[in-house]
Amino acid sequence: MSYKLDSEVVTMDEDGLRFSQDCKGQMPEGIIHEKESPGQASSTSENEKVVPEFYNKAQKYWSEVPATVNGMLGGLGYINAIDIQGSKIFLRELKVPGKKLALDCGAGIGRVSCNLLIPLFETVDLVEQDAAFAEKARELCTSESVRRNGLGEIYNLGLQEFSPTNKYDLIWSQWVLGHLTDPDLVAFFRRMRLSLQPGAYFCIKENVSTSKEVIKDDEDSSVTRPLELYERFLKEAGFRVARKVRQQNFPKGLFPVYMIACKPKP
Ligand SMILES: C[S@@+](CC[C@H](N)C(=O)[O-])C[C@H]1O[C@@H](n2cnc3c(N)ncnc32)[C@H](O)[C@@H]1O
Repeated sequence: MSYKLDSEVVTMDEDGLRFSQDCKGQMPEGIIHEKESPGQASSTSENEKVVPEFYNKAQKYWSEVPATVNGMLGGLGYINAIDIQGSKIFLRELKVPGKKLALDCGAGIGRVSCNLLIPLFETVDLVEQDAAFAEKARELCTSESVRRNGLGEIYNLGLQEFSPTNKYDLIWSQWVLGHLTDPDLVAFFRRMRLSLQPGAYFCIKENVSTSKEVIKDDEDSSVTRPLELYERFLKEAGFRVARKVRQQNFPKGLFPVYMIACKPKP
């Protein structure tokens, strides 16, 4: 997800080289409008087919991706340090009150847990739909280079099915929300709101589209939403946005990446 190019400004030539080009309007199949997002199809029977297919395709896509940092970052492993540094500064400025328990949503191989969350929280739980990634996360987050006993529970299931039993001091969700349908996303946000300790934050870090459109990617079965849509869904789920920062220093041509920290509305 991190590697995704903003197709409105950058595309690839046949040799896989990037070049700038405004190709807006040249990819009609790649752009879907909000009302056509999976999970919002007009009839129930249509929905019954479209929604499982959306999740199954993503599952298959990720099952073929290597369980490495490079795999998590679509071949742009070198942005790992810049990404983690940006998140560290964001959390530092947020001044999260509790330091006991955090949750990493769509954790992959635990890149964010190992590098960002375990150094800051006593215990970190993970949710990840791919069993091989979850196993790799267990291995990496308990390796010698990571603080002992920092890893808590690993939940091997999709966010659309996940209902936390713990209350968290921080919930972090990065480069995964494009894999949820709109209704599942709002329902997920609601469940996260109910799983926060008093004063705790729910943070998301996601690619956003530069147009007002939702951009569909059929290859990994995900969507890239505009920032405003994330904000609207967060509000709908009962959150208020406490802080919003754009990640700096990523390579040119990628979708903008935003970090948003929310608190339950009083
Ligand atoms: C781009 S990787 C990001 C991993 C991690 N958040 C990071 O930043 O390194 C996307 C991850 O989301 C997971 N994923 C995809 N759909 C999911 C879903 N419905 N629920 C939970 N995880 C999902 C994939 O298996 C993959 O591990």
